[in-house]
Amino acid sequence: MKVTVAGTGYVGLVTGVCLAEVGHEVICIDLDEIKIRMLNSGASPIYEPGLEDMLVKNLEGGNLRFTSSPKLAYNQREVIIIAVGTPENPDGSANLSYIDSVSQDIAEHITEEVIVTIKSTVPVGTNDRVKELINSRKPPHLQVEVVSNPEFLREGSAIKDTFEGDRIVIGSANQQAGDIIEDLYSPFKVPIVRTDIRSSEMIKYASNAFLATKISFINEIATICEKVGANIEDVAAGIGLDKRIGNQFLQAGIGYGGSCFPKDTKALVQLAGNVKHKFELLESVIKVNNNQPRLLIEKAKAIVGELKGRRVALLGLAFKPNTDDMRESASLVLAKELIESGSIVSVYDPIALENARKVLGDCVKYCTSIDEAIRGTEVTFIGTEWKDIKEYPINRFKKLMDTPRVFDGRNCYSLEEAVEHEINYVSIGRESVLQPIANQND
Ligand SMILES: NC(=O)C1=CN([C@@H]2O[C@H](COP(=O)(O)OP(=O)(O)OC[C@H]3O[C@@H](n4cnc5c(N)ncnc54)[C@H](O)[C@@H]3O)[C@@H](O)[C@H]2O)C=CC1
Ligand SMILES: O=C(O)[C@H]1O[C@H](OP(=O)(O)OP(=O)(O)OC[C@H]2O[C@@H](n3ccc(=O)[nH]c3=O)[C@H](O)[C@@H]2O)[C@H](O)[C@@H](O)[C@@H]1O
Repeated sequence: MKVTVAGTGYVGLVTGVCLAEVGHEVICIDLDEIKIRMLNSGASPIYEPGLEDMLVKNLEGGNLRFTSSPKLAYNQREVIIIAVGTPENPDGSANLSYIDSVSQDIAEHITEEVIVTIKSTVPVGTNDRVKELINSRKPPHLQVEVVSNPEFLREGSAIKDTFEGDRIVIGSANQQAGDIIEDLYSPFKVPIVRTDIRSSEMIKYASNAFLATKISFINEIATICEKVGANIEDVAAGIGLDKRIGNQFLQAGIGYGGSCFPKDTKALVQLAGNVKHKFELLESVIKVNNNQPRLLIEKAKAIVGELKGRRVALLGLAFKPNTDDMRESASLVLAKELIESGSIVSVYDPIALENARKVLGDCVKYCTSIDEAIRGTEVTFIGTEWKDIKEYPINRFKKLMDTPRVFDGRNCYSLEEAVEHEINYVSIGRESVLQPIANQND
């Protein structure tokens, strides 16, 4: 099929490349010309395992093109997929200005009957609004159908999620338009859920809100575990074996971040508010999450005292492993709190240092190894459970830090290891290992 994908962020780029991979003729459009130049040269602007190889292969194969010209992108297309951003407004609602402007571009430049499908996460009612907007501006003789098709991929495993996802949701008012979108995805061999447009839009928000709820729930249980002497890892494993609960998204830590959970939970609270429903459960989920990184800092202060003037290392900055995305990262909250408290902060991340620099500027020292980050420090915080951080030999904290005190926001080590290697180790939802530690300078 002749497909155009509008927006080359995570979702647009991965979708475009994967559709090209299965044989569709894909054009991706973005207004950002620097991104387009980069993509046309075969370089991916985002870090996503496996993406760049597939991008180069399909560019060379000729079924994938990138452009910043709406005239070229929307000419003679069968399907146009909207994947532009829907960031947060100051009041928490979804900002639909990119959706509106891309809809206008589409209406002004289409030359054929076309199906427009919205993959961006949008509040219920947006697909209907986009249809009206396009209809009011398109050439009158062309028929345009709008189909809702939310995206469920995760950063870091986006390609696998696209080819082997749990479901593809298609919400349509017109059966035939929905069938065409079903055909588009048929090479992916992923179960298809067909529904109406508004239910489809709601499935996306409800999915993210439920996953966020699971995380805040387990984080609350973790806090209670610490107080009653239980171990969250065992508790999560024990409850996760119940198939009705499931074992995923029960990893306690300093909370969820990223470009979607924080904004989508707030947008759903707003959406509920618009129909006069106070979504108290989700409001609490957000509140618990906002507090989660601060709880770790408080634990550190209770043990170490004030952090002002202390040499502190922070390991892991991305909002989760396998991405360089720093958007709403819980680690960033830790970094900012540490800077504000007057600590001398050195940071390490295997991939996200460049992005971190844009946010943290000159306020911290950027280190290219864990050794460099922790050497001579008095406190180490762990913010992201990167593989190299989890596999870092625990004995090196004792060897390289002035005082080996580790506050682990992602439970990277076992308590037994911490005891054996004589470090002070405080994690989430588990007993603190506080043993006498000698200052290495003594
Ligand atoms: N990032 C993720 O992992 C996921 C994101 N989503 C949703 O997908 C949507 C897109 O998210 P991201 O890919 O992260 O977005 P992003 O914000 O990283 O990228 C959006 C891109 O759209 C471009 N753009 C804006 N207006 C345009 C226009 N008129 N024509 C062409 N391009 C235009 C921007 O220049 C930008 O490159 C959002 O609604 C998000 O909530 C859904 C599932 C996963
Ligand atoms: O709408 C979106 O953008 C996407 O949001 C999430 O994907 P993503 O943000 O890439 O990352 P996740 O793997 O879901 O992790 C989100 C955050 O939750 C945290 N998390 C996750 C799982 C867990 O058990 N505990 C936990 O704290 C992670 O550290 C991370 O900060 C969803 O998982 C995707 O299905 C969805 O498409």
